[in-house]
Amino acid sequence: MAPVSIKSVLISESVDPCCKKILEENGIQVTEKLNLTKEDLISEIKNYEGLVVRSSTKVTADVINAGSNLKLIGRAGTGVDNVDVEAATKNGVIVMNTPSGNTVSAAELTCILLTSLSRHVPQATMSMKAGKWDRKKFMGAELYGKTLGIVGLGRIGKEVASRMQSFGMKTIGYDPITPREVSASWGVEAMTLEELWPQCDFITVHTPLMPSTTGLLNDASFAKCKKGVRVVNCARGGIIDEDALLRALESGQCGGAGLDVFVEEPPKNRALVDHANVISCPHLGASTREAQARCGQDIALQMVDMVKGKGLVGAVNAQVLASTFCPESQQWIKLGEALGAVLQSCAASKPCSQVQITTQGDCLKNSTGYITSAVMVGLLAKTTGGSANLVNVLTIAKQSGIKVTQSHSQSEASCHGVCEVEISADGVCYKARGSVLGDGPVLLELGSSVFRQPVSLAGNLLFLLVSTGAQILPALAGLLATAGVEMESFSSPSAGAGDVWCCVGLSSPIGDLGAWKSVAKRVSQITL
Ligand SMILES: NC(=O)C1=CN([C@@H]2O[C@H](COP(=O)(O)OP(=O)(O)OC[C@H]3O[C@@H](n4cnc5c(N)ncnc54)[C@H](O)[C@@H]3O)[C@@H](O)[C@H]2O)C=CC1
Ligand SMILES: O=C(O)C(=O)COP(=O)(O)O
Repeated sequence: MAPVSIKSVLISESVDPCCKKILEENGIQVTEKLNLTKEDLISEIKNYEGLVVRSSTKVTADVINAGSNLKLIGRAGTGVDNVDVEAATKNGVIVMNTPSGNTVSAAELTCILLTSLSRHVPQATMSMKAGKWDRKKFMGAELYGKTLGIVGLGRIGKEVASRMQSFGMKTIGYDPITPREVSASWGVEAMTLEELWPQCDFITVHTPLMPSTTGLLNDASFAKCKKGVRVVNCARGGIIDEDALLRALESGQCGGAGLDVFVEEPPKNRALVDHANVISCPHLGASTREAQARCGQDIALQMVDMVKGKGLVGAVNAQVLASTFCPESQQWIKLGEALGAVLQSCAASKPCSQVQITTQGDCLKNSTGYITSAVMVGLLAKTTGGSANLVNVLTIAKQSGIKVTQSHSQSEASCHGVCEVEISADGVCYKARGSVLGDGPVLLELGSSVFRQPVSLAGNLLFLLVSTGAQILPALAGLLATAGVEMESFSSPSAGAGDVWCCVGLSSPIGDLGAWKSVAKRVSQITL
């Protein structure tokens, strides 16, 4: 099963040609249009189901909202700060990156900036080209024995550490997530930022750009550093506050900076680039043949694997969707969607305010999350006109003020597992309980009606709420004959008191349910 199909892709930046080749070899139509303006992209994007970008294309909410057919944004690289991931999620669009393809290249450029800063190589080169022979001006300092502070101990931070250790540098670092034992195993002593700032001769940042990392190195942190500290930013413009850096360079608090990235690219404000102690590159961290080949190939293969239903790798906003690629979970997702649809129809599409999903059984102990999303897709399918999917459904539920709670109970020892859903719509509670048996999902209970035999949740199903003991089959047969629809199955609950739900499997949906009100207190139908 391929949960997401992509037939047409727009590549809006210079991505390695292997990307286009792989996509085309797998039946995906590819169009390359580089240097589109924002307006051009907004008018073009509706023609494509996939978009492949690097860091220059700003995939804003405007672009995503205009992408009425857009299903996936592929980032041939690491940082996704040029993509409005929140807007993509809201629109059910998958955002995918290739986070390891350019790690080594970015780490190498960082080390090149660090070493160049220590010996003024770019400035000396410029001076030689100007015909000079100035040996005194470019007096450097050894890296050996100096301390390098690495802020962000992820993939690139780790590679920078091991390379700079070979110069004899002491490596210290800070990362709120990487455990200190892990970074210690690569020779990096983890500590707080307060402890780190005053110890460093050099600082390099390797975090994503997020609100919590914007201006991580600012006036206050520069003030805590050793005078003359040198800094490198090969991550994202703004992690080192640009105005604070300029002030620190001018005062001598910062002895030099190596910058590959800028808040605005290309930077209109040239003050940093023009500063004598700044060496800079036009965002070249990933610009190697090797990194581009890896990223181009990775994004294409990840997309092809997704389309072929083999797996979902690299998605930054669609963890739930990844579960749909595992054959065992697919039937549970179908069950969740079906239970949601059954309840939505029994509640006569009244808006629900609360949804409680409970899974039971050992085999479902790690599945409650994706089953919850699947139930919500089934519940909200009609009201959202089918736009709710596993990527956006919880966001939609939250925005609609629906309180969704989920829990798992081990009480059902059977490994078959059971999912129970209770919704509150217009002050009334509706409950359904289902499982996966044999080939597919089944309904075990609806309201307080426990079906004698599990009801297969497939095809056209008619639900009737009738009084216990009511003989409805003759009337049912008459109404079906009038509607020209055949009865394929009939399920009624084992003995109960009060009203009970019956379920009728139909050869096709019934056009008008008006006449059925004479047979049942409530009637609803779904097609699964
Ligand atoms: N200049 C270039 O061409 C390139 C730049 N990059 C940039 O480098 C960044 C890092 O890449 P990777 O190492 O692959 O990512 P990663 O996800 O492996 O590592 C990032 C680390 O930053 C840490 N972090 C998050 N918030 C932090 C905070 N407040 N303080 C300290 N650490 C924090 C995370 O816990 C994580 O360990 C990317 O997000 C991207 O923006 C990546 C590739 C090329
Ligand atoms: O992968 C990243 O995060 C980068 O910054 C590389 O950007 P680029 O693909 O070279 O535009």
